[in-house]
Amino acid sequence: MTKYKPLKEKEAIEYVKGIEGLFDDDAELSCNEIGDGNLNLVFHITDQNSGMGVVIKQALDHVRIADDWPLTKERVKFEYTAMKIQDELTDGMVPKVYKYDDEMALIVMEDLSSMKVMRKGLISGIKYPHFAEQISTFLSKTLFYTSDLYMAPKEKKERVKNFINPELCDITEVLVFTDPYFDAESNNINPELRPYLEKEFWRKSELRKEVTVLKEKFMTRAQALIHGDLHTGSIFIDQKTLKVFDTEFAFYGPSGFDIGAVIGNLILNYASWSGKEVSTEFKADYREYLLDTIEDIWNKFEEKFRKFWDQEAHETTKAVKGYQDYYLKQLLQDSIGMGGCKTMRRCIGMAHVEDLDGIENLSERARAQIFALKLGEIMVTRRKRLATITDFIKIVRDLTAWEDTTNM
Ligand SMILES: Nc1ncnc2c1ncn2[C@@H]1O[C@H](COP(=O)(O)OP(=O)(O)O)[C@@H](O)[C@H]1O
Ligand SMILES: CSC[C@H]1O[C@H](OP(=O)(O)O)[C@H](O)[C@@H]1O
Repeated sequence: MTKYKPLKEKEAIEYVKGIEGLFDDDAELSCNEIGDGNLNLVFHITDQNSGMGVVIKQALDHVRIADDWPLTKERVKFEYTAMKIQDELTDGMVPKVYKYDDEMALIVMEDLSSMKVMRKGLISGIKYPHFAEQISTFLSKTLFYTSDLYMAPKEKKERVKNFINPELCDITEVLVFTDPYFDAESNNINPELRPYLEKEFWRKSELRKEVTVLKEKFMTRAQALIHGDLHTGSIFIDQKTLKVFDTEFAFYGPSGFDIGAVIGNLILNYASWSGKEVSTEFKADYREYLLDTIEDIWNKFEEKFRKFWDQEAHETTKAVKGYQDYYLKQLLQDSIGMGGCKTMRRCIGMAHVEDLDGIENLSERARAQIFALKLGEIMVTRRKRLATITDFIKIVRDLTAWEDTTNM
């Protein structure tokens, strides 16, 4: 019989006390359940004497925000296994793991609460000058070294098999690529946005077709071991360091889904300033920072990825003239397209983001949501015309100039 049960705060304390060498014998432990995500329990346990802390992340047997949606606890295994691989490849850009307990469906890990969840930092208008450098390192290393460009074919296929993660992929297939594009029951719709959806957005058949093309790529392209949910709420950051967490959606999928998740979430923050009471100068300056960051992320990613390729790809791959340029152009287009889907789902689908939902006035929120939807739409429909990241930045600027002159 399995010993699994969801922990209560007191039990979480007892659990960590049982891990040898983690806390001093005289530790005075206190615990708070701090989970603010959609799926799991998260306990923050600290020693009042030393200040040392740890975090326990435990899976429930259902979706935390929808208790009639059952979900496999096996997701913790995917999270732990992917974290180990990412840790080795990136030299520690993920939380340290102190213990993985398969039966209890939990991970005890490094306490990162001295850092900030990046989404919250962006909402407060904080700039992170090293972010592009850091996240491009994470992306280039994880997406190159887990792909067929580097791995031996049999070893890679074994990995693909071990990372078949159907239930978590199903969430993405439904909530990112399907439901937002019609009046689905699972959607979560601002009433002030509904007229735009009914009169315009849900009638865009070309958009829905192109989203379905990207969905098929998500479902079938085992290009690299991707994080699978790399939004700005899955990143802890301060002015020096970055850590990526919440890896339970990991599987072998299209690399552009991770790059797109980062870009799409910066675009969501970009759109959110439409609905906020800040000065025109602040808004323009912060938006420039976000666009510069997106441009830097791609350019630094590309430079690093090409370097790994030139140094460490299979000789037979290296010998094929023009293939590297082809691969990177496809990847740029996939990234922008997938990023567009990630942008749109957060305006209509079940799970929103605080960048937009923090705008209390519903008509102001709808204004920012419509801007985000228009940005998401062009990311999907114009992606195949993009040759460089600068082409993308230009279309964002053009749409922004248009938004500034209209009452969307
Ligand atoms: N290692 C950690 N250190 C400190 N806080 C954490 C850590 N991991 C998670 N958290 C907190 O718990 C929240 C939910 O964690 P997350 O892994 O995103 O869970 P879920 O999968 O339910 O979304 C995060 O937003 C963060 O505030
Ligand atoms: C019903 S799960 C919805 C949503 O939640 C996940 O995000 P997070 O774990 O960071 O809260 C993921 O994006 C899912 O699509």
